[in-house]
Amino acid sequence: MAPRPLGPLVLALGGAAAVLGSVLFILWKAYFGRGRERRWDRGEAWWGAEPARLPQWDEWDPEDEEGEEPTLEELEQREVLVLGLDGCGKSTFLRVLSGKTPLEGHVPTWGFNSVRLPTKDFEVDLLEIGGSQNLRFYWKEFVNEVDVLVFMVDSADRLRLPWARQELHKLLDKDPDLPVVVVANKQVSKFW
Ligand SMILES: Nc1nc2c(ncn2[C@@H]2O[C@H](COP(=O)(O)OP(=O)(O)OP(=O)(O)O)[C@@H](O)[C@H]2O)c(=O)[nH]1
Ligand SMILES: [Mg+2]
Repeated sequence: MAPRPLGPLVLALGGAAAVLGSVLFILWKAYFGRGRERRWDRGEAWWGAEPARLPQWDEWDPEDEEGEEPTLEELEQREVLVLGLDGCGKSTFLRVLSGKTPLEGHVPTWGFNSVRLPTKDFEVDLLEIGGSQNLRFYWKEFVNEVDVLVFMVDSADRLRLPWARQELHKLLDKDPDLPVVVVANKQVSKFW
């Protein structure tokens, strides 16, 4: 039997998915600009560096630090990708980190969400890509562009834990050297 031709709906959906993927990738490039590999050697990576020695409490004088604040332009950036199945709490995590009130209920992210957090020596850009099934397809396109992956899991959603694990393994297959932090979220009722 001859194969059935693809219906117009399937073609339209395929086209829409391809366009969405390209738009996400272009926005990512426009937002962050540079790739991870081009920014520094692995040997010099910030997470492998010696931790700075913190001053003892009685040595610390806030006046010593006056005038030493780097300007925004001098700050380096670290890029963190925040992924996890839909509803695990990624957007809530980003909102709480940036001091905003979490939204009521689950408002799915239909693209990406980002937050820039300044620290003393550098800025951290956190980027969430929505966890719905059609967006998961694009996750792997971003793992090579970031410094760290935060993979969030809804600890209360036991049924979908194997799916979450499978998705994480797919990402690690794409970049086995990527530093990963797995966050077991929703261990408490709402904390805000
Ligand atoms: N109990 C509890 N609920 C949480 C916690 N974090 C998030 N939630 C709730 O989980 C639901 C989904 O949260 P979101 O932050 O929208 O989930 P998401 O991972 O961004 O989902 P997608 O954008 O669809 O991928 C919301 O109703 C949140 O209020 C938590 O630590 N504990
Ligand atoms: Mg979200």
